[in-house]
Amino acid sequence: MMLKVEGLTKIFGGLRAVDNASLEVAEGRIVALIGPNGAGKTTLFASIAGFHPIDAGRVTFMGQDITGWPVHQIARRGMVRTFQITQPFAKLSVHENIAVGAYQKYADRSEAWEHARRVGEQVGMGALLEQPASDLTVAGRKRLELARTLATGPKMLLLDEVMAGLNPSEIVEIIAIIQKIRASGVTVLLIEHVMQAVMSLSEHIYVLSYGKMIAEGAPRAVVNNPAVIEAYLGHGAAERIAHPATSGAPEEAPHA
Ligand SMILES: Nc1ncnc2c1ncn2[C@@H]1O[C@H](COP(=O)(O)OP(=O)(O)OP(=O)(O)O)[C@@H](O)[C@H]1O
Repeated sequence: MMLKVEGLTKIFGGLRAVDNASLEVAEGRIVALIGPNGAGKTTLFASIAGFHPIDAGRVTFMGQDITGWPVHQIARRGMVRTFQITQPFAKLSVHENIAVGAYQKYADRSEAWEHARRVGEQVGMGALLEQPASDLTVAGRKRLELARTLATGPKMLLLDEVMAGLNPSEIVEIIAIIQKIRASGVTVLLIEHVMQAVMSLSEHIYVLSYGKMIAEGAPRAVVNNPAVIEAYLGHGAAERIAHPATSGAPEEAPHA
């Protein structure tokens, strides 16, 4: 297993944001982590990547126990995460922003610069390299965040909602980019609300709800799992969907 998370618990004050959650990601896979808003997905990512001290559990990455390691050491070992809210260096160009990531991999400046250019092209930003990051659209910023992390030369990427705020054609493009990244040998764990992307990209899905892992499996099995439907739509939803006529569900939603 490339990544193994066992019984991870993260408590904020009295809130068990992640509660005894476990997951595994095999090398070369694209695995998705889904769940309703506030389920604890980002907290789990941050905990895996060393951004929070955790309250219980163990994280093993490429055979090594990395629990409690600081962020930079985990990144150097090859696992990096993206952030939902991206904050590029606005005055720097796209190329310079990507190079910030590349300097972590290459000590030599010109090698880092060249690597940053290649990564920019890999994420479809070849024509935007000289632009200041402040000029980018939401989609451009998402790509830049992806490029910045990719430039560190990771073996595993944790992608946190890289499709949020994108239009349908931008989503199709970024799906293709993520597939190319995987084909280049990078293992991917992604948090995503865009189900079209989850279904077309991932081979395995984990579902988090109120901090607990409530389901896992192949995409189609997971989205048809009654526990998952209830987590998203509320208690009794699976029954209402399966038997709309007999379970007392209104034929039509009342008009507001
Ligand atoms: N630094 C923090 N301090 C206190 N509580 C936090 C902190 N970060 C997250 N939480 C709480 O932990 C819970 C899980 O939040 P988290 O952001 O991990 O959920 P999520 O599944 O990523 O949600 P979304 O899909 O909306 O991004 C929420 O109740 C949130 O308010």
